[in-house]
Amino acid sequence: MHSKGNSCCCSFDECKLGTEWLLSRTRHRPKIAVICGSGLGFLAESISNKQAFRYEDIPNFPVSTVPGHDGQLVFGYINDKPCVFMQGRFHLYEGYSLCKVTLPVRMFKLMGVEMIIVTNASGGLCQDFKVGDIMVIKDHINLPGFAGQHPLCGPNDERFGIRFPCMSDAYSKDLRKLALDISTELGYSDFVREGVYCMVSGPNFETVAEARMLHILGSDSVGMSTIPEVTVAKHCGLRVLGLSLITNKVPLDYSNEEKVNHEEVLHISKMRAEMLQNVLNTFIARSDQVETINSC
Ligand SMILES: O=P(O)(O)O[C@@H]1C[C@H](O)[C@@H](CO)O1
Ligand SMILES: Nc1nc2[nH]cnc2c(=O)[nH]1
Repeated sequence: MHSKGNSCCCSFDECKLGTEWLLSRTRHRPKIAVICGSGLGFLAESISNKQAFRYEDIPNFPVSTVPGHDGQLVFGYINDKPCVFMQGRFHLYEGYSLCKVTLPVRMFKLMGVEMIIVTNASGGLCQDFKVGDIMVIKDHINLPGFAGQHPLCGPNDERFGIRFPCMSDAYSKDLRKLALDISTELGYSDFVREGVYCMVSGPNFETVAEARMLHILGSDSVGMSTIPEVTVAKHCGLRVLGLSLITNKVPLDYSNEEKVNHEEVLHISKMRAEMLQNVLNTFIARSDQVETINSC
């Protein structure tokens, strides 16, 4: 499909090859996919009837290179819901094209997945946010996309979706409401919020001036992932829920001596494990309460 010198590595046929390889080796037929962010691979721990595949064994699949991203695809059930979890995601800063970063999402689509839950670790820009808060993603700012780093650039394959997809409802309202209702029922409303996530390419964390700019632009948190996956998911008609764990506060003034680092990000992810898992598992168990199909 991708021609004219566009070196796309993730054609429909390549996605199909990986999908068929998986489907011929598992009886699982997931309807929900979960992408685990940095240090959040534990989210797959409560799956029953597990069957796992290492990324390096799956045709055309990228491999994880970042600490805190295990590198396996785990099939199984949460309650009675068939799911697939990515224990480890891919990032632009690892050197992957956004086409490769998002290839698993298209494979999920081809295997019959209908809903995707993306999780990540991010830095809080909103002054009300505290470390350990869980942000239900309401909307996003695709900063790399503004500069042409966009997973849908290049010839469009209509078998996945339309040329000009709508993104104003990328994060389904009904799914967000369900996640927020569940958080209230679990007694978590003090630390579960909604907000706007902004992606930068990384791998460095923000300068103070950059953080101020992102905040002024309307970002509540900043990270280095998620938006390409969400964009491709919306393009191919998947419903999306995004959960972002605020692992650090991003310094917005020069007097702040705190220095963010990846170890801290992984540490906070571990600390909030139980709560995040409760929200996620309850959400999956009740996901059939929401029938709305996302469309513009
Ligand atoms: O995969 P996510 O977005 O959760 O990872 C975040 C962003 C960087 O990869 C890393 C920085 O600590 O965590
Ligand atoms: N860009 C960015 N990504 C993060 N991931 C976790 N924390 C942060 C942060 O402060 N900035």
